[in-house]
Amino acid sequence: EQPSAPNPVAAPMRSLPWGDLNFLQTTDTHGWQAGHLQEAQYSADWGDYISFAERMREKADTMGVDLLLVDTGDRIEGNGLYDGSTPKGEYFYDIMKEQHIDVICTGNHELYQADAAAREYDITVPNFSGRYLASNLDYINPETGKPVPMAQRYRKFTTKNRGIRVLAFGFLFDFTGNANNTVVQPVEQTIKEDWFQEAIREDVDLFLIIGHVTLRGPEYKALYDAIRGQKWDTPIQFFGGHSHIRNYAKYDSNAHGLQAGRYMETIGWMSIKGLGGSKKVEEESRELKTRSTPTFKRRYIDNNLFGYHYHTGLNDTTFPTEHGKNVSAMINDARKELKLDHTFGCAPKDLWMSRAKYPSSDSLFSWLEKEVLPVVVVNEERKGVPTLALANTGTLRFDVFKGAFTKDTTFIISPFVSKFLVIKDVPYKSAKGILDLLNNGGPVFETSDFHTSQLAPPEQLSVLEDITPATLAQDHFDAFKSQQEQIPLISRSEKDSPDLIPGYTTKDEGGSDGDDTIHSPITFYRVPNCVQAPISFPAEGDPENVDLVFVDFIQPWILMALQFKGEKYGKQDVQSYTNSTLTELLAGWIKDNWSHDC
Ligand SMILES: Nc1ccn([C@@H]2O[C@H](COP(=O)(O)O)[C@@H](O)[C@H]2O)c(=O)n1
Repeated sequence: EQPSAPNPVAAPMRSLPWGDLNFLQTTDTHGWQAGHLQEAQYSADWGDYISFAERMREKADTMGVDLLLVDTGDRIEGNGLYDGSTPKGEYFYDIMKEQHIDVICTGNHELYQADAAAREYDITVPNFSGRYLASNLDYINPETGKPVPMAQRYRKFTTKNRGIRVLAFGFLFDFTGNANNTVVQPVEQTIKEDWFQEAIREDVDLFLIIGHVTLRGPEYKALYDAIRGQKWDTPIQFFGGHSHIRNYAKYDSNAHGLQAGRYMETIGWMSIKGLGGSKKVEEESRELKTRSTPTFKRRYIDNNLFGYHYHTGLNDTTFPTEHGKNVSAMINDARKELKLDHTFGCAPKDLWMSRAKYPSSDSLFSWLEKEVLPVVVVNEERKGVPTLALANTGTLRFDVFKGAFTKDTTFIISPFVSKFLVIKDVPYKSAKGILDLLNNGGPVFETSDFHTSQLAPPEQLSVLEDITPATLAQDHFDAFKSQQEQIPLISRSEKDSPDLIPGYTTKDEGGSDGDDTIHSPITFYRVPNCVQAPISFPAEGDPENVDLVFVDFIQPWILMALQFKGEKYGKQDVQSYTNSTLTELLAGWIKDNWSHDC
C-alpha cells in the first residue's frame, strides 16, 4: 500500500474457487497503479498485486494447478501516475512491467494519441515480449510509413503444472477513434484471415480470447461463432473490458467470459476445472473421464490488503514479497517526483458522477455545467459574445471526494488533453437544439460511426436503467424471498456482522454471488451524454447568433448535429478557443474557488 492509503476495513468474504487452470485479470486500470488513496476498499497498489500474484502462484504450485495473469488494456489515461509527467508515463511503464502478465493486449486509450501509441509499440510491447498479443492491430512504422503488426497475432503455449495446451488471441473492439499511426482491423474482417482460420483449427485444450471488448459486443459474438464453426466443444475462455463494469457471460456450457471492472478496484478471478492437459494426477484423470464438461467459476476481488490476506491465508508480515514491496516503493517515489499530492484546494463536499441524480447539487455534471464551464470557457477576443459551451459527460472520469483536491485529483477527474474549440456566430435557432440532439440521438447518429453513447461515461454502456433506493429495496425484498446469501448478513445484529461497506453488489449471468466482498448496494443514476452552459447571454430575449464552444473530442458529433439542423459547417469552420486543456482549466478553477486548506 502507499503510505497515505487508508487501512482496509473488515467485511464478510467469499473465498476463491480453484480449478486446474486459474486466472487473475486486470482491465481498464487507467494508471491507478497506486490504488485508491481515498477509498479503503480499493487501497492496495500494484506492488500489493504483485505480492498477491506471487503468493497465489506459490499456492498454485503447491496444489499442482496453474495460474495465469491477463490484462486487457486501457492501462493509461486517468491518473496522475501516468498523466502527470511530460512526456506522459515517465515512471508508469517501468512500474507496470514489474508484474508478470502472461497475456496482455491493447485498449482504445493506448491509441487515442499518436505519442501514446508509439510508446505502446516501443516500450510496452517489448516489456511483455512474447506475451503481448495484437490480433487485429497494426502500427505504422514511422520510418517506412508501412503497417506492421503491433505485436504477435496469437500465442500457443502449454501450462507449467497441468500441461494444458492453450491458444491465446488478443483483440481490440472495432475502434475508429485511433490516431493515424495505428490501424485497427474490424474483428469481423480479422476472423476471415488465413492465419486466424489456421489457428482455430489447431488441436488445443483451451482457446483463450483476451480483448478490450465488451463481453456481449458483436466482436465476441463473431469470434465465438468462428471458433464454434470449427471446434464445437473445445473450451473457450474470454476476458473482456472497456465498459468498466464487473461482468460475466455464459456463451455455452464450455465458453464463458469475465470482465474485471475498472481503475484497480477489481481483480478478476476465473477458475476452470476439468480441462484436458498432459500432466493430470492419476485419480483426477479417472474422475475427469466421467465429467462431461469443465466447470467455470468466477469472483470479483476487491483490491485491498484485507482481501489479499484472506485469500492467501497470510498476514501483514507473511504476505508481502520483496518484489512487491520494492514496486510499492517505486510508486511512492514516482508520486513524490511528480508532486501528485500537491494540493490545489479543498473540495467542500462529495460530487458524484452517477451516485447522485443529474441535475442536482451533488452531481459532478451539474457542478461542471453551472459552476466550472461559465468561468473557464473564456477567450479574451470573444469577450461578451453570447456563447453556448458544451462538454460530453465522458470527459469527466471519476467522483470528487470531500477533502484535499490535489494535482493527482485533476488527472483522475479529467485526464484528457482535450481543449475547447469554437464555431463562431452560429445562428442561435440552430445552436440551441444541438444539446438535445446529442442527448437524445436519433437516426442522424445511428447511420454513422458516431453513436452518441460514446459521449457518456463508459459504465453507461452496460447499466441501462437507474438503480435507485426503490429498486434496491425491491431487490433486497426479492433476494430475501429467494433466501439469497446476503440477506441474513444485512439483517444480523452488529455484533455478529460488521456494518457492510457500500460497494459492488454484482448481478451477472453467473448469479449474484460473484463479489468476494459482501457490500451494501449503491445507487446509479444515468446521466445525459452532454451538458451545456449558456455564457454572456442577454438579460432578456434570445441572441441572434452564438459562439458554439465545445471540447475537441465531440467535434464530429457537433458537425453532424449542425448538418442535421440545416447548417453547412465543416472542419474548416472550427477554430481553437482555449490554449489550455480542460484539466489545466479545472486546476485553475479549484485554485480560485476552493483554495482553502482542508
Ligand atoms: N479525449 C477523450 C477520450 C475519451 N473520452 C471519453 O471516454 C470514453 C471511452 O472511455 P473508455 O475508458 O471506456 O475507453 C469515450 O467514449 C468518451 O466518452 C473523452 O471524453 N475524451
